[in-house]
Amino acid sequence: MFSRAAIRTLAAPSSRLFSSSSARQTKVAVLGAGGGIGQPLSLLLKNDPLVTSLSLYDIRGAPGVAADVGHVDTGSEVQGYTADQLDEALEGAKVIVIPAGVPRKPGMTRDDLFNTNASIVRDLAAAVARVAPTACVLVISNPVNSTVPIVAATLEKAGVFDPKRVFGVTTLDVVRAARFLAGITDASPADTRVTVIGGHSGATIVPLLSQSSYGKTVTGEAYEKIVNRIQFGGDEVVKAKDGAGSATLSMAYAGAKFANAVLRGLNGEKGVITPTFVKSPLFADKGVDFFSSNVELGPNGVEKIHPIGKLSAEEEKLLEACIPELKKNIEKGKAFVA
Ligand SMILES: NC(=O)C1=CN([C@@H]2O[C@H](COP(=O)(O)OP(=O)(O)OC[C@H]3O[C@@H](n4cnc5c(N)ncnc54)[C@H](O)[C@@H]3O)[C@@H](O)[C@H]2O)C=CC1
Ligand SMILES: O=C([O-])CC(=O)C(=O)O
Repeated sequence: MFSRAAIRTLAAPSSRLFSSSSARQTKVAVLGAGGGIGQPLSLLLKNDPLVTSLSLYDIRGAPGVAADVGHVDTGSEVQGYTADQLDEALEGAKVIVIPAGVPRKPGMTRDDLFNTNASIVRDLAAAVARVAPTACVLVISNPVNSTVPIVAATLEKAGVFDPKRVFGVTTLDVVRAARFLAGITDASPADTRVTVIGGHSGATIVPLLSQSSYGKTVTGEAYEKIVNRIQFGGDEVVKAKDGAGSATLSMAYAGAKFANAVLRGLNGEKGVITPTFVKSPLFADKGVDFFSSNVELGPNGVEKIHPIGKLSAEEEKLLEACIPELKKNIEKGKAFVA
């Protein structure tokens, strides 16, 4: 009675959801889909027109999340997978987002999560190497400064590491910086975008406020305060949640935003540029071979790593403090796999 196209239109009234780029077969897998980040992230990805198929995996709860999210009237298909179905979940995935692992409690650093999360991420990466070796891997699990080198080293060990396709998701730092700067300048967050470089924990987070027209107007005590807030925004949420975990909703938003940027790049869109933590030559001479900076995304993942540009004297100091800590975190990750 109805053509397939007509039924799809009835099911999802917004024509934007069926733009030509959404016709590309893009399967996205979420590993850790049952968690605090995984659930809202899956919902947001269900709303992304560039996702045609959503594969939700967790050691517990993913089929329930999939059944729930799967009723949302957008075009993508959703499938949930149980603990013993990791390979099926990864089959054919072009983008794999990993929020699997434990979150912080008050008093903990991200590095305190290493002992639990390192092996979770390593084992998931080994499965990626086996089943979806050419997928883009987006690592959310903390400590990102170490889990990204763990994923890279695991893929390398399996002979399938492509530095263009492994990303640490540092988007939440960028989202926070824009929001906090908007808060103190009365500008719209759309106008207060700040490039954040380095890594994703405390002193390794280096916001380049001097490169933003609003950011460079912030000086003195207000500058010290906003830098501290961007570097320790995660602690603010951990403290407020009082033992119930860390940022989940803002992280899901940031994760979906970054996944969309990767998908737009894969689809051939030009000029998709955002900070992300990748294998990088920028500070390799200082023993830091993973670094977050503005990266142009393209059909193969990382298209171009942009230089960090001109820094203020304060930012030079922040970078100086970042490098040795980041080096330690990266080496810890590599040593775990070696
Ligand atoms: N990159 C970033 O900016 C941010 C990173 N995070 C990190 O994200 C991670 C997840 O945080 P939440 O979702 O709040 O934690 P959560 O505990 O609510 O969820 C984690 C999920 O991972 C699952 N899981 C554990 N082992 C697994 C495995 N081997 N395979 C598949 N799934 C597995 C758990 O069953 C659980 O559903 C934490 O490490 C947290 O520190 C959190 C916020 C921001
Ligand atoms: O603070 C945490 O543990 C979670 C996180 O990475 C963030 O919110 O930036």
